[in-house]
Amino acid sequence: MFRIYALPVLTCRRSFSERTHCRLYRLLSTHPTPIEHTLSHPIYVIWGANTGVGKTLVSTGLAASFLSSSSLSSSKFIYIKPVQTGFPADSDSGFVYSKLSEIFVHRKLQLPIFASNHVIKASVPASEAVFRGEIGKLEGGFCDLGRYEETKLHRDGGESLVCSELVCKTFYGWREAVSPHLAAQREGAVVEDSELLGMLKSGLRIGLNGGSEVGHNTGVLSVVETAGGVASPGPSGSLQCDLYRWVIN
Ligand SMILES: C[C@@H]1NC(=O)N[C@@H]1CCCCCC(=O)O
Repeated sequence: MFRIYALPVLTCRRSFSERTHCRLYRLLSTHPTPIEHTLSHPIYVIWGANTGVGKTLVSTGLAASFLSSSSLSSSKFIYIKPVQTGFPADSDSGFVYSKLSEIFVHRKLQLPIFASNHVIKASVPASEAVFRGEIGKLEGGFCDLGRYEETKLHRDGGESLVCSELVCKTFYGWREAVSPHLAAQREGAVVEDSELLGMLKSGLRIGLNGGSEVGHNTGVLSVVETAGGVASPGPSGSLQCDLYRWVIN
């Protein structure tokens, strides 16, 4: 049993050639298995064409509300941005991580919160922008960025063994702040849908296992923020509604 909520922020129109390309892709693509999840672990998918329409603010609001509404039992909020363009100048997982850290510094917390942000892979231009030209091993046009930051937000009155968690992750970053299919083509770093979905499955599984590095979680909420609207192409060119249908089916 599962329930997935899709939160649309806006929609947009596509050109004829883009629509044709996307339809062709849909005909040729293979179908991976659906992602399994339970009602105890709801997953929201946030959609919204274009940039600056409020997807990340909605995600941040959900995270702040979820993590601050819990009583004495711990909770875990998982924010996943599978595809980020405009990186590193734009980093939505970085925004959620730092905004939440800022918000909770000024709140009286019931439980401490362990917050982390992890950007896993980036195209060569995006990695060069992070490391100022010196990049490590490459695979398929991507560098294993492994950019990780963490912090523990304490409540007043000291240490506690139980802890809530904010887990923020970006899977793939590209430098140009354009539609993911364009960024992938121009930066020579295309990721197949199956690979992206595999990462998404394991990212969401962290919540399902209830496994936490810092304690047992009683409540888990996950948010997946797309890069555009339902009809915006993903990195391979498939529509994001097709790409993520294995999460929302
Ligand atoms: C630059 C921003 N980075 C990102 O990941 N999303 C924004 C742009 C997405 C563009 C989606 C194309 C569209 O909506 O048509």
